[in-house]
Amino acid sequence: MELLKGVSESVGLEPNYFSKALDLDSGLGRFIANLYPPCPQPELTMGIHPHTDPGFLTILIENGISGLQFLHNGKWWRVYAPPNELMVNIADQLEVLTNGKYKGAIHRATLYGKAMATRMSLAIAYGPCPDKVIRPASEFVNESHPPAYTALTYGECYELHLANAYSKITSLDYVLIQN
Ligand SMILES: O=C(O)CCC(=O)C(=O)O
Ligand SMILES: [Fe+2]
Repeated sequence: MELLKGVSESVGLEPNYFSKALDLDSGLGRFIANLYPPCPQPELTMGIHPHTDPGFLTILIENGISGLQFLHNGKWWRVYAPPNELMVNIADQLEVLTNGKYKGAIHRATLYGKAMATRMSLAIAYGPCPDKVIRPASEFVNESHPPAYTALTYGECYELHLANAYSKITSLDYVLIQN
């Protein structure tokens, strides 16, 4: 995947580093369709609660009605994507593999974009094979950066994500090592 080559290079690694580390030849992509029906009081409604995505990258497109927000420095920032543009989110397994150098983006979907309009978004969550054990890669671990996450299979991480969909922001809360 070309995007992932750029991510590898951005941290000084060879372009295919992440594809190899994640065994992407047997990777799993999940397709997610979100439908947010018209709502008379959008300011009182949450489309999707705050969360991070499972996988390593998510690619998202919406139907021209905004609603996506990202948490940055304690504030929610609204995303205005031009029509037909793809948005790319960093997701959990890239955070674990880079030992926290890249952070899974905390985001939520609101219905503020346009009152009484139907919002739709389509996402593909790219992840490794469910059996693949993901742990901080040795390139990101040293004395001053000990492993910050325990090893889990991607399947286990995905189950945690689903099981805690409405109570925890991120399934990484379970694998984060409190140093
Ligand atoms: O609808 C959106 O903009 C966000 C959807 C989302 O975060 C997800 O499907 O994981
Ligand atoms: Fe998401």
